[in-house]
Amino acid sequence: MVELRLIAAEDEVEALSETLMDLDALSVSVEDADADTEAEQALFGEPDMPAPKPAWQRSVLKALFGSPTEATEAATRLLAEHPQGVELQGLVEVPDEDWVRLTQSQFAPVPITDAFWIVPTWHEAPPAARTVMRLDPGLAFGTGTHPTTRMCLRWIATHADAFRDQPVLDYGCGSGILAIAARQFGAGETLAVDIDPAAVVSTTQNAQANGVTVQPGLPEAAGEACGRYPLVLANILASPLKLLAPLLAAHLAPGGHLVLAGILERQAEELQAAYAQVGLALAVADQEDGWILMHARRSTQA
Ligand SMILES: C[S@@+](CC[C@H](N)C(=O)[O-])C[C@H]1O[C@@H](n2cnc3c(N)ncnc32)[C@H](O)[C@@H]1O
Repeated sequence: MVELRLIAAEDEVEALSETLMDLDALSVSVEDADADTEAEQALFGEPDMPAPKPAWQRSVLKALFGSPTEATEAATRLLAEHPQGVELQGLVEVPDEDWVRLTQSQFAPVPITDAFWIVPTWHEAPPAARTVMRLDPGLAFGTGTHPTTRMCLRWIATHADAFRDQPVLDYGCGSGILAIAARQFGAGETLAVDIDPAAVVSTTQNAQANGVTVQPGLPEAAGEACGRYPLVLANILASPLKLLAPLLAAHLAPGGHLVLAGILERQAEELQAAYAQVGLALAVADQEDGWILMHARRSTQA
């Protein structure tokens, strides 16, 4: 197979992707041409913020074709149809591989503690694993390979007394990995919400695959925030976590635990300032690879 690489301006990307698919590309992916440079841009959408842009200012389009002839023909026609805003970067040969095997080989069992492991379905669980979550990579974030997820899982596995038989809220559930772990470690009714409908589907499937019950839904499913949850987990990113401070704090039961991740070490103080305004004293509870886990406990008087 051959990959055709093009650089395109932001407003050309959608039309070019469609043309490439019309020209029999097997797949088209879009990446930031300025990734890992000063000009790198983040694209994400959050409530009360402008909608995310569909592409980067300078995007790299990578289109996969079955043969060099197909890729060359596609490049020629594409440049004829879109003479402006496109630059040909080149053709790259992609060696034939067993893609399923290659992808699977990148996901090995992940130890969270000595006894708690996240294990893809194509692997045997290690003998030391007493609690096993079966999880395969899918459309939603959360396979246990990211430090932010691992730190949350570690907190869950080592603080089961804080939430045993109690309701838990997983805000920004992705694959549902934290909600499923909370259930495996004894949580009561567990609600898992996400703004991404694909995450809701993924959480439903993953919970079923692990034989636990989780209530997945969009954030509205969490209803009015009325101090119901002894444990609220949110692994998102610093900016949305700051915006969500009043909401997450209001979901916490008196004496409840708030566990936040998706925060870089240098962002600790801004998070502390945002949560101090809603009466919570966040402290760093864990750290891994430049990421931190922050924890606060709501006063029992509230
Ligand atoms: C980093 S992933 C974490 C997934 C999983 N909880 C984990 O720990 O691996 C963050 C998730 O939060 C969701 N998200 C982002 N902003 C959100 C918001 N304002 N409300 C609810 N979910 C949000 C994203 O769609 C994404 O699935």
